Amino acid sequence: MKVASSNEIRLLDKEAVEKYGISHEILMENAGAAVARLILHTASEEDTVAVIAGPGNNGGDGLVCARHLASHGMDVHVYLVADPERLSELVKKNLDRVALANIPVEKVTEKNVEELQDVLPFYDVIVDALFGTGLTRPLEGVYKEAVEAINDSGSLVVSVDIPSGINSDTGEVMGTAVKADFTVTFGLPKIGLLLYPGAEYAGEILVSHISYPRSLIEDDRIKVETNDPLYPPPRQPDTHKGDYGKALFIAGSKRYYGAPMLASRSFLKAGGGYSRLATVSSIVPFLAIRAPEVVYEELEETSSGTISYRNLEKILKLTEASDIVAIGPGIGLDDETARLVLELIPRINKPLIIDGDGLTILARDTTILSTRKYPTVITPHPGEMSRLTGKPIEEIKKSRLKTALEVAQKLGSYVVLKGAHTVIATPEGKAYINLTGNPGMATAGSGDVLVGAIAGMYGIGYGFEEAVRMGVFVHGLAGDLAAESIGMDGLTAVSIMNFLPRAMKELRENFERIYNENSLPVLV
Ligand SMILES: NC(=O)C1=CN([C@@H]2O[C@H](COP(=O)(O)OP(=O)(O)OC[C@H]3O[C@@H](n4cnc5c(N)ncnc54)[C@H](O)[C@@H]3O)[C@@H](O)[C@H]2O)[C@@H](O)CC1
Ligand SMILES: [K+]
Repeated sequence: MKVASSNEIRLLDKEAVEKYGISHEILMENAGAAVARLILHTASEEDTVAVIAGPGNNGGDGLVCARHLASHGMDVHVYLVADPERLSELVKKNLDRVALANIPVEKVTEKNVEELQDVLPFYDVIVDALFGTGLTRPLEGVYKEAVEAINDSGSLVVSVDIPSGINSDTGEVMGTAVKADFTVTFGLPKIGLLLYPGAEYAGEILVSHISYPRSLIEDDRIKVETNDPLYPPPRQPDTHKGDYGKALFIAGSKRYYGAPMLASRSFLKAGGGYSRLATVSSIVPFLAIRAPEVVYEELEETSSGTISYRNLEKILKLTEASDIVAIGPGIGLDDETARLVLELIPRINKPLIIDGDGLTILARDTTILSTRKYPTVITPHPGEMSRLTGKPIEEIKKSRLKTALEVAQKLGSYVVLKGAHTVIATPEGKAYINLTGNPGMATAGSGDVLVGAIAGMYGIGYGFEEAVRMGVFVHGLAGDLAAESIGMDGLTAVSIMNFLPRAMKELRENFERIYNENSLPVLV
């Protein structure tokens, strides 16, 4: 599903009105009715409801919701945190309708806002209609106190469009924000609902299309989507290992032999055919016991036990006989090895995944990517992204989507910016927000499994972009299945890897269920 920024949703809104004759009044009516529908499905008709309405159209949606709930016989009160004299005509019209329906309206100001702390706990349900996509600055004063009263109430909280206080484009908390149990979002989901911390504040997200024409919902101008799964290419009965990809992993050093093992083995666990690992000779005997299915190419070592520059031609030769190459996991940061990596990257004429230490080395000179003739994907976590861009980690965390898109365009590479709800950006300016995965996966080696999973998806026959997307999806799904089976606390990279076959089986056999469980539900 497409995911919109606040500007894009304004544009769609404008087109719905101007091009399709769907007035703003209709959209607001549909929006408020959708929230009411969710409450009627979720709560009982005897429940009491408080609608906290702000100064803009978000508040207007809340007023419509109040009227629909009252018409179902629910006991509804409106708390208007706005000056009734300064409302737009449409919101004013809906406030009048609320009054005509005999729904009590209380005006909340700096003077009486404290009372919300006392009254809100008595309501079963609170509708948060303070601010939506029109939020422009941090919440202060009466608004801040209203949000705190909502959060302290202990009631079921339903946010209208987006939790008030969340920035709809970045997911940032603007001063303070409502912690919702449910969010009903209109037209399309907003970026800030899917990026953290917004995603955590939103609770369960439901999308209501509020009668937008389909052409707007699927508008090509919107470049961000949720990373919905794509059905896997079939495995034919009459096939051999070469049909599922030949991957080469250039990885490992004397100090790090978990990373190369996890990457090269995860490729096979995800369905890839033939896995070769080019690594320093001294660790091969240990690895061969842990990963006997992998074919080892022994390399000469530097004095610090990393891959020596002397292997340059040998490695290039190995890449020629491969379909996809991954470089970097556990390779270390020795200067000689760095020189090798920087020379290899532009000369590997195969699709390439760069991860881990490979990224730290790449950060010395990212221009080497510009001459590559085959697609490249880099898979940084925010720390590695900070090295690649020179931006502080905190800034990257606040602008994950924007940063991933900028870097993808600048480097002409695919970018997988890892973290909760990993962001995938393409060199053409598209982006996908991934919804699989869980906090248990923040564990050492998880990224190495991801490298293998992406290579594996390419091996089984997805195109490069699809393989990047599906590698991220399946890695998260494997982590979710592992967490379901053994819990999040003891989740290690090996357990994520070991659940890759199950993830693929689920994807093949229960595609629809997996799709539905890992995409945003539409409220009908
Ligand atoms: N665009 C659409 O497609 C639709 C939008 N609708 C609703 O309209 C909302 C957007 O409406 P608006 O653009 O009126 O925006 P909001 O309702 O989010 O609020 C905007 C108002 O709040 C003020 N404001 C912003 N930040 C503030 C702050 N920190 N403290 C105090 N005041 C602040 C602004 O000056 C403006 O007056 C959406 O979130 C949605 O709920 C729906 O009515 C249906 C259709
Ligand atoms: K809201």
